[in-house]
Amino acid sequence: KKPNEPPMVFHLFPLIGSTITYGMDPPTFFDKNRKKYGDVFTFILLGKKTTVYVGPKGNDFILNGKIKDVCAEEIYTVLTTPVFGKDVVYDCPNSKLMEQKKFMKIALTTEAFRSYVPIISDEVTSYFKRTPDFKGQSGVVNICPKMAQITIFTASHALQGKDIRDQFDEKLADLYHDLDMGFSPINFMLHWAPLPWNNRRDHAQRTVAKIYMDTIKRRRANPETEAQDMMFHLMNSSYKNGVQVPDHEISHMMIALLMAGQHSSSSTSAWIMLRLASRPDIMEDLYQEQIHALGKDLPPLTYEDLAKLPLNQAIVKETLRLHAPIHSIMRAVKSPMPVPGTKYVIPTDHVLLAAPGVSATDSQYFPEPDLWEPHRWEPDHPLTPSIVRNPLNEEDDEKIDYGYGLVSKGAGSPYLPFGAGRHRCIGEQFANVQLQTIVAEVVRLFKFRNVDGSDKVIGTDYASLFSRPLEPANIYWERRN
Ligand code: HEM
Ligand SMILES: N#Cc1ccc(COc2ccc(/C=C/c3ccc(C(F)(F)[C@](O)(Cn4cnnn4)c4ccc(F)cc4F)nc3)cc2)cc1
Repeated sequence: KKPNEPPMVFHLFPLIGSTITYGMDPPTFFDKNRKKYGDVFTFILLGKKTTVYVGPKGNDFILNGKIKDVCAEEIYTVLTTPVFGKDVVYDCPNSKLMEQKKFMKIALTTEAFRSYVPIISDEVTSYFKRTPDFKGQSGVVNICPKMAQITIFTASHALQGKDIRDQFDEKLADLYHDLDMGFSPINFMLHWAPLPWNNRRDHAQRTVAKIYMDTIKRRRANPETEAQDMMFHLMNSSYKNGVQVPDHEISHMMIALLMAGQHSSSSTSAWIMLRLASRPDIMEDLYQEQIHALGKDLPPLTYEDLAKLPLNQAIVKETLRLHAPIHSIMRAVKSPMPVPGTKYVIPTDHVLLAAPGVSATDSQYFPEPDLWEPHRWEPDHPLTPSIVRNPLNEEDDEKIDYGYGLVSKGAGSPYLPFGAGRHRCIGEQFANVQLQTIVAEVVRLFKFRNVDGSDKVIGTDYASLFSRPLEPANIYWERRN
């Protein structure tokens, strides 16, 4: 250990280090060690020295790190490239990823969202009509698989187009499942291993990529049938050097977007339903909010309606504050990094780990942080002191353009579920349209409560790549007449 390295978390075994204690429950691991060592400390994750830097300063240090100092693709590519396919996202220079994010954003416009809301509404209402688990007046259901189904149908139809969505009813669903099996943190270590699930992943990747390639060829053959969806925009994009985006890169970006959208939204929507079941009063407030804002005959939802439903919007915000799907953001250190205000210099054999969820559950920024209280986002609510308001409204803080439009640096913000800086999420607006529409439709159809009538919520499963509810997570539903 060099003299100015951060303190090392005590561990017995060199390779395993603190992997298990961290991997089982990252938030507890972060809080315990923050109390003992402060905001900057190092632990051993699968043999790698991993330096955690929590709090708004840590979020800024890592997420706004300079490209000469920090590298995302070095860490993520082993996990994502076998699933997405070559030459996209983390299997190319960062400058190319920035251009790919610009192309992806072109399809995520307000006009596109206007067309997505009725698509998502129809997918939700028809799903609840046809699924056997919601027959009759009331019942008990394990909500997670239901939300995974709803999100794959809504995300594939809106983001990928009707021709892709309709293939999800049979073969694509199983292929997607095999792809998904490759998307697990064990593959940070064993991505190369010829394990059965890695072979199925590789077969699924080739098969799904071919389905997209065939769709691209078919659309190129008869252009008039084109929707203005993601695939259309990627087919009409060219890199700065004049090269048109090759078909295999289009199909690999489509897989990447499908995986991103699916995992984040299915986890978040499952948490939303579980939290609503723990607070039937909030579900009633949401119903009343729609009546007052849209009229008691509740006309079909439009994109503009979503902005008239602040509590509906706050449901997503508050759920992401407590249940961010990505609990650990990682970067390789490429040149020694002095930590401002300390004597620490992070060496190049370390990996940096940002955990924005730590400041989002810090009572210094959010009083009663573990309470799921969507009303806290209303102005002048007792639980939201003034200091939190300022760093939270992103209009104020500094913005910077990495090649795919202005993004907030988020420096100093205690709430960053979509990250910040160069690698910031481009799916935030789509995710909000998708999740807010799903919530607004569910509120019209059902009333939820916990099976035991309590306000408790189930624990978190951190073993997969995206934190999600432990299963089975049953809730009691009844039809709202
Ligand atoms: C609730 C939903 C979502 C959450 C919480 C979320 C969260 C995040 C976070 C934390 C990052 C930064 C990762 C890093 O810095 O290493 C990120 C990046 C990204 N997300 Fe999302 N995301 C969500 C939905 C989506 C959707 C729907 C899409 C696509 C339509 C998407 C596409 C991306 C892309 C392309 C990146 C950029 C990765 C990079 O530049 O390295 N995300 N997201
Ligand atoms: N033993 C053991 C043991 C050891 C450790 C652990 C737990 O350790 C860890 C450590 C780190 C992580 C990181 C999560 C992580 C990072 C990147 C990505 C991603 F790249 F994939 C994504 O950002 C995803 N994304 C973005 N927006 N929506 N989705 C993305 C980007 C662009 C794109 F186009 C498509 C994408 F989908 N996904 C997830 C998770 C768990 C458990 C057990």
